[in-house]
Order: sequence, then structure tokens, then C-alpha cells
Amino acid sequence: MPAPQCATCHKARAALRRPRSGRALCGACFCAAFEAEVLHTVVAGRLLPSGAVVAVGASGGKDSTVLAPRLGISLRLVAVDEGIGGYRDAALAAVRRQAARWELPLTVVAYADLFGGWTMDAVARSTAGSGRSRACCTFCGVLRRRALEEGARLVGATHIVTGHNADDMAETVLMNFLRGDAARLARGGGLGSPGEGGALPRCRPLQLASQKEVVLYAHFRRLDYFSEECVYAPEAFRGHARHLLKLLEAARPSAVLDLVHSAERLALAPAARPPAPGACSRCGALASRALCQACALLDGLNRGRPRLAIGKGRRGLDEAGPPRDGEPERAPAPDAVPAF
Ligand SMILES: Nc1ncnc2c1ncn2[C@@H]1O[C@H](COP(=O)(O)OP(=O)(O)OP(=O)(O)O)[C@@H](O)[C@H]1O
Repeated sequence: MPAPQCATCHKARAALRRPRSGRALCGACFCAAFEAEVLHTVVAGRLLPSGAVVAVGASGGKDSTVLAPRLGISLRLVAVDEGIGGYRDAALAAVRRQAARWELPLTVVAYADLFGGWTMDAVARSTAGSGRSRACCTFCGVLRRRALEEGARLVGATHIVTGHNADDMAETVLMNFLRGDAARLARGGGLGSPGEGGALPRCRPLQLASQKEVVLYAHFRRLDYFSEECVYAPEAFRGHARHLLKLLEAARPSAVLDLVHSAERLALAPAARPPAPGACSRCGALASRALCQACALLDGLNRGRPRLAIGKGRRGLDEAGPPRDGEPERAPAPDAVPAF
């Protein structure tokens, strides 16, 4: 059977059916609609004021690749080199190609330089003894967030933008539900964070775009991106949430966006609200304990006791807990599981 006509231009043959709306569109009309929707998210959500200097977290992956050239404002690419052998070097090569193609300035910041020589491979070796290789993602999420902030400041950015898409966000919501983390669920639904405690404001313009559509868009625009999974990802709890989400989505196609929106609508009972954050005694970042998440993790590593900060025998950080880049900063409360 021939493909139907595009429901927008009524000229070309449809090349895809949009997963959410079911509309059959040609590649050009789909790309135009996708771009308009992302722009609408930015404008309607007032995510980026005019005059903003924006640091885009550039991982080389599909989301940040789709995002970067679409924003049309003063952009700087900031890539974080976590020091993951066999993974990040190839991703950074993709980021360098993108920067050259779009003629955007690129700054690479490395964990090793920022965190006293610690790379993720070294962290993995240090935490392996604990028998919890899943802890890698805890460290990486917290440190990457800090590194992106440092990189953004280095390039004079006023705002940070990351490429988290709707699937990323729904996975996080699901993980928070699975952990019963009401506090993080209640604070995590917005499209960004305003930059509490002196941190730069962050936002996620692709938060309402499904992963499928991001991939389709990258395909039709022939974008060059890096698509391999991090070598430490197979151990991560996020993988279970992703699997569960796929099952849910098969039964209910709106499951991803429903979860994203559910996080926006949750209200937190006063008794469940986290304590007001203070400042980290070491670096001044937002913290509910004496040390912020990043300083606490580095402290544990430097003392040869990485599990101190991820909490054996008490509820500290767990691998699914810390915010990924672009997610709102949550001050780590004592004995609380940071999430979202
Ligand atoms: N190494 C990095 N350097 C800079 N930004 C990063 C890095 N890793 C992740 N980010 C930011 O966080 C977002 C979500 O991270 P995630 O781990 O899902 O990335 P990814 O799967 O490697 O790539 P993408 O999300 O771009 O497809 C990215 O879109 C990017 O904006």
C-alpha cells in the first residue's frame, strides 16, 4: 500500500506517523513542526531571556546534537570529559565535528582537572571494591553537574541548557516513584531550575519531545551524532526504569508524557518538604548538609572510602538519586535520598 499523503502540505508522501498525534507527515513538515514545538517550549516557558549567553551541555549524543543549532541565540558548547576510556573520546570527537560544522565555540572541561585527578575510570576502580558498580552513575551524575556549571562559568554563560528529552524525564520520575522519593518528585516537574544558591539557571527545551521524535528529527536533518551507550550504563538502575517505561508505553502510548506531567502536578504535604538548604562549607554551593553532594563524594573518594558518601548503613546517595545534568538541584538533606 503506498504511503498516505502528508497531512500538512498535502503534496509529499508521508514518511512517518508522529507517535503522539498519529499524524502522517513528510520529513520536511515533521522537522518544521518539531522545531516550532521546541521553540514554543522555550518561548512559552520563558526559559531563556533575550540577551542570554547559553552554555549547551554537549555530549555528542542525539539530544544535545538536535538541540544546539536550534536555539538561535548566543551559544557556547560545553563538553565534559568524564575520563571514561572507550566511550567519551569518541563522543568528544563527535562534539568537535559538530562545533566545527555549526561554527560554535567549544570548551571541554575534564573531571581530572576539576576534581584533583579523579576520572570516572578511577572512580569506578575505587568503588568496585564496594561491590556496587552501580555507584558509578551516582558519582558521574553529581560531578558532571558540577563540571557543567564550572564550564559554563568559564565561558561567561548566563544560562545552561541540556538535551534531556521526555523519555529521560519520565525515567527519572519513575525512579523517584520506585524509590518513594516524594520530595524530589514534588520539586522535579518544571522545565528547568531558576538557579538557586548562586547556581546558573538551567533548562531542558526538549523535555516535552519524545526520544523517538528526537531520533527521527536527527535522521531527517542528517545530523552526525554519537549513539553508543556509556560503558558503565548497563549497571545503572535507570536501565530498569527505561525497560519498564517501554512496557508501559506499549500499552499506553501517552505514558511518557503523562509521567512528565504528573511530576508537575504533584503537591507535597508540608511535613514531607525538605529542609531549607544552606551553603556547602567547602565550595559554597547549595547544600543541606555541611558539604554539597559533589564535595561529599570527592571527600569520600579522597579518604579512600567512597561508600561514605553513597551511604552504606544510612540513606545517602544512591545511583539513581542525584540529578542528571539539567535537572533541578536538590540540596542533599541528611539521610535523604537525593533524586530528580
Ligand atoms: N559529557 C557531557 N558533556 C556535556 N553535557 C553532557 C554530557 N553528558 C550529558 N550531558 C548533557 O546532559 C543531557 C542528557 O544526558 P544523557 O546522559 O542523556 O546524554 P547522552 O545520552 O550521552 O546524550 P544525549 O542526551 O545528548 O543524546 C545531554 O543531552 C547533554 O545536554
